[in-house]
Amino acid sequence: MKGLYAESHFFPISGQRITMKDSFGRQINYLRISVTDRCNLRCRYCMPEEGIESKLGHEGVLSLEAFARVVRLAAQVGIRKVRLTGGEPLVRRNIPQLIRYIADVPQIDDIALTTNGILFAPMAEELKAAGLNRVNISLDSFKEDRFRFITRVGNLDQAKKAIFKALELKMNPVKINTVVIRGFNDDEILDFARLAYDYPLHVRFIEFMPVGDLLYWKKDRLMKTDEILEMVKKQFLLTRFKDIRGSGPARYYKAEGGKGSIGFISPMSNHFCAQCNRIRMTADGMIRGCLYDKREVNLRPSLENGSDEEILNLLIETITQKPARHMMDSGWGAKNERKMFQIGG
Ligand SMILES: Nc1nc2c(ncn2[C@@H]2O[C@H](COP(=O)(O)OP(=O)(O)OP(=O)(O)O)[C@@H](O)[C@H]2O)c(=O)[nH]1
Ligand SMILES: C[S@@+](CC[C@H](N)C(=O)[O-])C[C@H]1O[C@@H](n2cnc3c(N)ncnc32)[C@H](O)[C@@H]1O
Ligand code: SF4
Ligand code: SF4
Repeated sequence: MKGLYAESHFFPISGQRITMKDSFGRQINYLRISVTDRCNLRCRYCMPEEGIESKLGHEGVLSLEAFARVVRLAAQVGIRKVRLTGGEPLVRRNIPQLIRYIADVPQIDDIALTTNGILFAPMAEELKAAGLNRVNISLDSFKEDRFRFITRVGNLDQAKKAIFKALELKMNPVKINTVVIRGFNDDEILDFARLAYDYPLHVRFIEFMPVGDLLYWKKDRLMKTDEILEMVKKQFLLTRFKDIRGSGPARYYKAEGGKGSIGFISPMSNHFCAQCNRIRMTADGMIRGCLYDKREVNLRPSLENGSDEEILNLLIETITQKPARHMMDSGWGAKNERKMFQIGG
């Protein structure tokens, strides 16, 4: 096995800051945790209308303490940033407690959340007090009827309130995730760009990926970054912009005179796998080296009965097995049974 410590029984003491590289030399410092596979929305590209028959009852989902243990150990092999996602992370009971646990891990510098925003505003103060540094809010349309169409059940006002609450609490940078879907919201691209001009918001246009069930994905619904960028450039004078907190895959631009920035996440046209810095964990305790790769390592038995050292070895195994890149062009594949709401995006 390649990778730091892989053949050694030495592990750093708690609090020590070490770094870890995968077998392609990429430094892995970012853990995304899907804390639940449940959600209060039913986005057409992510979940079936009837929702999911969650196979994860109370016994199936890891406890907050088990997640916290993984974070503490992952921090010992170089993880510095944790993002809570889902499903919808805010439907998981007592999520502020998990944030408090993570905030207690000395090596973690950044605790972030990806949410649809529906439940965010009323919980925001508590989340911030618990140690949440920032939030990315997903929003695909500003039109009430379209928002309802794409989410099937969502209330646009609640999502908007989330955005302004995050700004009010200065949970900066506040980022908006917008999946661009041709024929659905491509005529709102300039409205979203305008939002980033008028407010200190960082709007990220995401290429629609063929992942999960492919419930709504079609080749001709994909709009690539170059086309979106050309559209935005006709209206705004853009310059490349790097100074933004986060270590995700977006490339940012600033519009002259604008308060926020415009970002592009381009997994389809210009994949960022060579700079990949992350691993993922599912609500049932599987660790994945890649969003797209079906290989998973089961942490659960070791979390139930194993030692810290055993868990550290499994984390290292995941990191060293990370693939060089995704293979989206060759299809999701029948054997890759995970859906986006299970992996967490
Ligand atoms: N293909 C691919 N897509 C990703 C990856 N990470 C995030 N995304 C997609 O990018 C979008 C935004 O992700 P977020 O959850 O907001 O996280 P982030 O962009 O890493 O966060 P920041 O650190 O704030 O930049 C989501 O639609 C994800 O599915 C990745 O590793 N691979
Ligand atoms: C799976 S959701 C989980 C967190 C939360 N429920 C939310 O919607 O923000 C995470 C992100 O993945 C994005 N996403 C889901 N399916 C996608 C797809 N097929 N292509 C691109 N992004 C996708 C969503 O828009 C969202 O921004
Ligand atoms: S994208 Fe997020 S909000 Fe929409 S169904 Fe999936 S998990 Fe829920
Ligand atoms: S697709 Fe896989 S390798 Fe590429 S950036 Fe995402 S997680 Fe990393």
